[in-house]
Amino acid sequence: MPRKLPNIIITGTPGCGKTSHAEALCEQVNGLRHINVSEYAKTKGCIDGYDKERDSAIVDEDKLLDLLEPEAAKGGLVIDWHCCEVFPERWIDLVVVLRCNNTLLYDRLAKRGYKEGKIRENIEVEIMEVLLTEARDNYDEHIVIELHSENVDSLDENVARLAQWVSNWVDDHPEGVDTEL
Ligand SMILES: Nc1ncnc2c1ncn2[C@@H]1O[C@H](COP(=O)(O)OP(=O)(O)OP(=O)(O)O)[C@@H](O)[C@H]1O
Repeated sequence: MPRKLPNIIITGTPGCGKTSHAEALCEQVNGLRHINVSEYAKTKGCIDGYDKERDSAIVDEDKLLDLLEPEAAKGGLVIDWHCCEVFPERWIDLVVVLRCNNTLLYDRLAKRGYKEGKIRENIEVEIMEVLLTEARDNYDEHIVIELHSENVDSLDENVARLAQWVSNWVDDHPEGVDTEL
């Protein structure tokens, strides 16, 4: 069955606003489903250990992809994760890379109680544009967009823009898209 809604990845350094954007977008557009991959992996038993150095859970990516495959085939996924390269290109219609300036990002991560080392590591990831490079290296450049997420106005503008993009995608694909192709 072709999917009648696009699949979107929202990626970016932790704290950039992926979950805030994904939740708001799914509220605005009927049929979109938010997959917060960190939480999904925990509830579906896809955790394969703990990385002490990074202070984060290790996700069993093969198991995660097996579980997500039928969901991706239905379409309408908004995949929220700080990593995008694992998702097959044929599943994905748009990759949104959220960006945030370092001072704001520092404050957001500090507010969460992250340790200084983990904050610094994430700020470096943002400065080095690691997630943007990962997205551009793994997906067609035409489907990768960079959006700034620094205040509530930019969040609202981004979500309105993404909702419009979904509406255009639906108009442009009246027969849907087959995920197998
Ligand atoms: N555009 C924005 N304007 C104001 N506050 C924002 C914006 N984006 C994110 N925030 C705030 O920053 C914090 C982190 O946001 P959020 O949880 O959405 O980020 P995330 O990228 O999903 O993080 P993680 O990868 O760790 O899950 C939250 O307190 C959120 O309210």
